[in-house]
Amino acid sequence: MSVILGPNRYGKAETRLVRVVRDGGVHHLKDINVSSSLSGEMAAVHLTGSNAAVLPTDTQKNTAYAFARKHGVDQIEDFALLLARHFVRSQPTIHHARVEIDEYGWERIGGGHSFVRGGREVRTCVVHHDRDGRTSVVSGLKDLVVLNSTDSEFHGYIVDEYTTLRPTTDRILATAVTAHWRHASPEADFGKSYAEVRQSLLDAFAGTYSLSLQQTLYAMGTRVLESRPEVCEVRMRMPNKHHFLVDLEPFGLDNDNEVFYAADRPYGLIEGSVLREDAPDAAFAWE
Ligand SMILES: O=c1[nH]c(=O)c2[nH]c(=O)[nH]c2[nH]1
Repeated sequence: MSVILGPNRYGKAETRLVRVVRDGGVHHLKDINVSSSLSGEMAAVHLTGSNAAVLPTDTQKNTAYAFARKHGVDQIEDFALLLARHFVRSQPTIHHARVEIDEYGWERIGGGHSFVRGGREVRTCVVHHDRDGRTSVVSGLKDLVVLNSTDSEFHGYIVDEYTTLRPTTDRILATAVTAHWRHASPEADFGKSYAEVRQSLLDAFAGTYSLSLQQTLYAMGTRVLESRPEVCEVRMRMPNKHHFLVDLEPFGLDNDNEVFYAADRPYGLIEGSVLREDAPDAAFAWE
């Protein structure tokens, strides 16, 4: 039997990093989770045990901390680009770097140095850079929980011998949006872009009269592409957080869409992507 080494990469996952910027008594906080993953001339480390081509994962972690001190952390995409380019440019054996960063929000609670963790979505990005100078940036968010208490119908679907679902012309539509969007270029105002993409997603969710969550997903992705020229593709994952009308008849009560059981699982899972017809090739952006 002959065996060969397949695709591989290695790095430090989930380096938790908090950067405080002190502006007199007013402090600014960045709370991020950095994962770097490198690939390149890694045959020897797997096949012979020689580590000569390996930049240790410990060094990758230290680089994130040192760069946070030296360069600060503003937009996560810019920090990820800085790290990815550094790893590839400084080490001839490293041909490709992938850097993923999650950012947790903190809100000020008065005074200059007190914060409460934002209970809302997590901002994310994934950056790739290779030694040919090819670079990709995907921004995103996870767990943006939204609900419409009306303007949602679902009917006209296939009915077979196992179908029990009743058609509805008025239901709750709720989901926790995970969305990732690919930038056409690695040069962008990532802070502004994030805020506006997030707002477009919310506006489209709120403003779409929905005949299915699939239709809502498509409307949300389309709204982003229509309003944000720097974005060429949006991928979304939206669990259908079912709300079932509770039968109150045993208690002599009617229930005209007022009392619901918010089910936890199972849930429908709607996934899809929307992209410009002329979107540039994604290459490794989604890996
Ligand atoms: O928006 C929906 N899409 C579906 O595909 C589906 N299937 C289902 O049972 N309920 C729903 N709702």
